[in-house]
Amino acid sequence: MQGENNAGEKTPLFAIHDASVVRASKTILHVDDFTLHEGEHVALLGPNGAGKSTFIQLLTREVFPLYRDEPPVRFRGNPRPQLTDVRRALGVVSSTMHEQIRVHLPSVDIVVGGLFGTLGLPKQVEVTERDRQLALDALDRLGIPEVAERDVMTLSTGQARRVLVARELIRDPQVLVFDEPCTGLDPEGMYHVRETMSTLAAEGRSIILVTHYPEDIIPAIGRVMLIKNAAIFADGPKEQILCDEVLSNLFDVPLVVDEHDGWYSMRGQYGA
Ligand SMILES: Nc1ncnc2c1ncn2[C@@H]1O[C@H](COP(=O)(O)OP(=O)(O)OP(=O)(O)O)[C@@H](O)[C@H]1O
Repeated sequence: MQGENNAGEKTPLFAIHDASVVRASKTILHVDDFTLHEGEHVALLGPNGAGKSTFIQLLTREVFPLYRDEPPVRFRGNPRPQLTDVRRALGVVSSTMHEQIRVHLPSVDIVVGGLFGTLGLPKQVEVTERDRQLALDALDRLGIPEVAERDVMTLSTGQARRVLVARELIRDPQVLVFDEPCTGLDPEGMYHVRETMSTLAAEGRSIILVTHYPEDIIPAIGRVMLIKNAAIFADGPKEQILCDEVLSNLFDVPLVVDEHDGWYSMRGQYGA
């Protein structure tokens, strides 16, 4: 059967084995083993500079590991996948992307741009009524149909970030990568971005979340991977990982973790 190996096991979405990324003669990330299955969710947590973005770029094939005879990163079992196949399966939303929007365009046009990999409408491409309808549907699903005709530069940060999620959704990717999606958002913006992640997870898409804060880890995400000093520090069920001792060791300061209805929060333990 397609998607299974001879032992009947499902082929993972991503499999990494013995991958090292080196920059300026320094290993900035080493991954012994990592597997993510179709539809599985994972949150990546770790201090600044630990290697989280590098890890994501290994998946998106924006950075490459040191050469090995056996390629260290496999996508759906393929050691040498076409970049277009990887990009088609993945949607990426980051907090920095929104800073790149410098055009006065209706939000719906920004979303249509997702079909062509551009931040606005590409020149020399005719946008069909179907493209436009796909964009309107995506905005509708994210609960912001009213912003379709509004200049994207006039939206709040939270609305603009959801427009960028819609821009990814228009291609119907099976995997959504959220790289620090709530950075710079007020509580309303955070609420909607976290709700959006929950909606997409419920649709059966894989969510890969990079964050500094357990508050971003929606209940649907059951697995947490910690990255510290360019390596995987811990990887497992969130109930085991999101606790005082493990996160205090991760960030090297005393921290207290609380849980309520599947949502986690973290604060410093002062005077300890
Ligand atoms: N081109 C490069 N040359 C040298 N060092 C680099 C290069 N790119 C990244 N690094 C270093 O690699 C390390 C990992 O960077 P990365 O962006 O993956 O960390 P991060 O965990 O995402 O950090 P943050 O939480 O601050 O976003 C950092 O120390 C960074 O300075």
